[in-house]
Amino acid sequence: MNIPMRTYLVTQGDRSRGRGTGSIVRAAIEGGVDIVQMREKHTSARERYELGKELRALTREADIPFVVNDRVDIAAAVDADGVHLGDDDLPVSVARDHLGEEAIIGRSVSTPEAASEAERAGADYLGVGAVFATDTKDVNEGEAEIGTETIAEIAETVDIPIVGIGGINADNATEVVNAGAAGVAVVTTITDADDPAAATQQLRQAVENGRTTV
Ligand SMILES: Cc1ncc(COP(=O)(O)OP(=O)(O)O)c(N)n1
Ligand SMILES: Cc1ncsc1CCOP(=O)(O)O
Ligand SMILES: [Mg+2]
Repeated sequence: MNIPMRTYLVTQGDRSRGRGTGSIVRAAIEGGVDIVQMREKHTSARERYELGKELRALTREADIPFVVNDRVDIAAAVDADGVHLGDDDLPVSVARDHLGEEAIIGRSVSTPEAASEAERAGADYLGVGAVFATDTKDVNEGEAEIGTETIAEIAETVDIPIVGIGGINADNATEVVNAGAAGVAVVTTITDADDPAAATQQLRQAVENGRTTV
């Protein structure tokens, strides 16, 4: 499966300076984002469903993949292309049974061992982090600031593409890609930017300056 993911937007309405997530996604699309994930941890299932339908329509029009964080049921309900799963979410195999062979299933990992396990379980890509310091998510000790050395180790360990996540911006994205990531996933570099379209473009440029594999 060839998933475009040099620049990967993970949405978060409460880090978007009061701008709607729909407007952030529109701007990111204008700036050339490759793939969008609806995260929105602190909203109800109904709110995620309604927003998911809006983001599905925007991403379909732009012809880019749309993935839902955590929730296989909401991914199916809004006809998303797939789901992103972590340690607290349903196993990859269960998501695969529900969403089918064509679905994009991503898995979060922070060690080479977990990366191998996720690949064996059938994940299509890995989100690896937190690469650098971030206050967007509370990460467990051992999963914080894992650095680009761990990106390199995991990229050597698995054959599926990986994206770095956590504290990534246009100043450090090239380093992440040069370590072996296919791309970078960001929340605040886009959602909290003065100009989210320009921020996406800058991020994209930084990734292209590195060794792209997708
Ligand atoms: C691309 C990508 N990578 C990692 C994550 C983190 O997922 P998870 O560990 O399940 O944590 P939450 O995002 O659910 O808080 C992600 N969402 N996207
Ligand atoms: C969802 C997630 N998973 C690991 S770090 C992180 C937050 C990334 O947010 P930011 O790009 O603002 O650092
Ligand atoms: Mg999760």
